[in-house]
Amino acid sequence: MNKHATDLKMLLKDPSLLETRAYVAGEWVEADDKATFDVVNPARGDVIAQVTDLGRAEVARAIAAAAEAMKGWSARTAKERAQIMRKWFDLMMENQEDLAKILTAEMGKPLAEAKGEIAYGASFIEWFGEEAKRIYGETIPGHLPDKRLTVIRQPIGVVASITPWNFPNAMITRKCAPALAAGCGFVGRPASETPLSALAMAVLAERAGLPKGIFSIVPSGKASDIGKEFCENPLIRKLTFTGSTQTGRILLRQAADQVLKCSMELGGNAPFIVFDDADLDTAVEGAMASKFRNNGQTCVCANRIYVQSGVYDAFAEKLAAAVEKLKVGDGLAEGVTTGPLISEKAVEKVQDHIRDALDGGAQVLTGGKAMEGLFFEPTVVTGITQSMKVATEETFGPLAPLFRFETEEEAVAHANDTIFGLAAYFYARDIGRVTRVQEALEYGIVGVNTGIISTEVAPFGGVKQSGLGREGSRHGIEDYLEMKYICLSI
Ligand SMILES: NC(=O)C1=CN([C@@H]2O[C@H](COP(=O)(O)OP(=O)(O)OC[C@H]3O[C@@H](n4cnc5c(N)ncnc54)[C@H](OP(=O)(O)O)[C@@H]3O)[C@@H](O)[C@H]2O)C=CC1
Ligand SMILES: O=C(O)[C@H](O)CS(=O)(=O)O
Repeated sequence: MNKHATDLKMLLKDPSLLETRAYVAGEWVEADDKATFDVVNPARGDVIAQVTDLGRAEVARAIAAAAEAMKGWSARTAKERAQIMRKWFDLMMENQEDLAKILTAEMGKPLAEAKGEIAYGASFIEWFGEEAKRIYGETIPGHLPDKRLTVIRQPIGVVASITPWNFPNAMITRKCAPALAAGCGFVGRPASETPLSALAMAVLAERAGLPKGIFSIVPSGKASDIGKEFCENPLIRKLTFTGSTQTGRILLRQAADQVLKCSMELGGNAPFIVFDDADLDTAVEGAMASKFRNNGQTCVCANRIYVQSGVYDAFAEKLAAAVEKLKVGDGLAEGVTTGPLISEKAVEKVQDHIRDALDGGAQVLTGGKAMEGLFFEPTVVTGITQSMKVATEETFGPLAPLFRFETEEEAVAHANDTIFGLAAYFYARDIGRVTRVQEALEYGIVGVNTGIISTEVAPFGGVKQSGLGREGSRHGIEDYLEMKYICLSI
């Protein structure tokens, strides 16, 4: 592991993107009590920045400023909002390399993946800037001769956002872009592990011309305090959260007191099914993409890999060979495909799932061990059964557990046997089977013969306990609008 300190400013073309203060009401500020918290590079273990640690009072000021700024922002034409968002998109892409280095330094994903995330994150700003101009209303034939009925859609109000560490750029833009396009104010609280990407985004938002106060980033180590401020402050009209189902439940309970509108992008437990009529090389390619993207730390990663018995051995052998080509290391280094996990707790969870499987008679085909620091060998384990932890818990790490199955009905039943319902994948070529299975899977997203499904143009979200609502696509702006029915008597 590279023991050298991460001198991030030296790596950047524009060091001013490395901001450590909070962005509140259009100003760069410290905490009232000057508190800060450390941001650590998970690949090297060194502190790369000390970031402003806000409390509820400062966050309340950001919320009040957003409510005030909304008056002017929502009164602008959609085109004016779209032009500023387009400028912001352009700045994100012009600074893609620097933003990616900041992201890799605080989160660990390899630079190539970080660059991909910046482009993915920026695509939501581009997409919803365009959607701003398509917030249509409707007229309805009157129910009485003297009645003229219309429906208009208006910005819901100030939006509070809480996001996780695994996509420190895209999870914020997937929320702030539709909010700002709709004319809302936005106050974002990034994960304490990864605030720098959010602050760099705010530097560019200011340069793009977003009006003071409409967009604030409020880093804090006090997650539950800020969550309570968001749920209790009467100026907040919408809470949008991405993270674990466990935390989602806490926030939903807190939001109930004000009947606060919530959207929730929560945990997953994605099945990845390989039928005996699949193209095995394509299936292996899809499994690698779905399972090992972000070192297995995404909510849509394949968490359970079901392989029909006729192709089980051949698939297992091909997958292990592909896994052994992965290069584990510091994401800032050339050629690295797999970075560290985010924390010691994450390493322990992967170890626990492997240990539990081996205790139940499973076998390691490749990998299986923790490495130095937060690095872990990409792993394939065979002989997995539905009774093992990995069948019901999200691993959130580089473990590919292979389950054997005999029939289509058995595969679908096992795939659906979970409280989650975010993403599912399957590989088959028989058109009847493809049609039956894609309709039978109880998930918000289904990848058929592909392991990568994420794009700004399609609705992203889950069913069951994987969440509420959809992000991205033409649907993604609905959650940031209120519908008003007007009955005019003439
Ligand atoms: N559906 C989706 O699109 C996604 C789902 N996820 C899911 O999230 C999990 C991994 O992310 P992880 O960060 O561990 O999830 P957590 O739920 O622990 O954290 C997510 C965010 O919530 C904050 N938070 C934690 N507790 C509270 C609280 N009581 N009140 C307010 N905020 C709180 C965290 O702050 P802090 O960082 O300070 O702890 C972080 O910013 C996995 O289950 C994954 O499946 C992740 C990404 C996308
Ligand atoms: O945080 C996540 O896991 C993302 O939602 C996954 S994706 O949108 O990048 O696929």
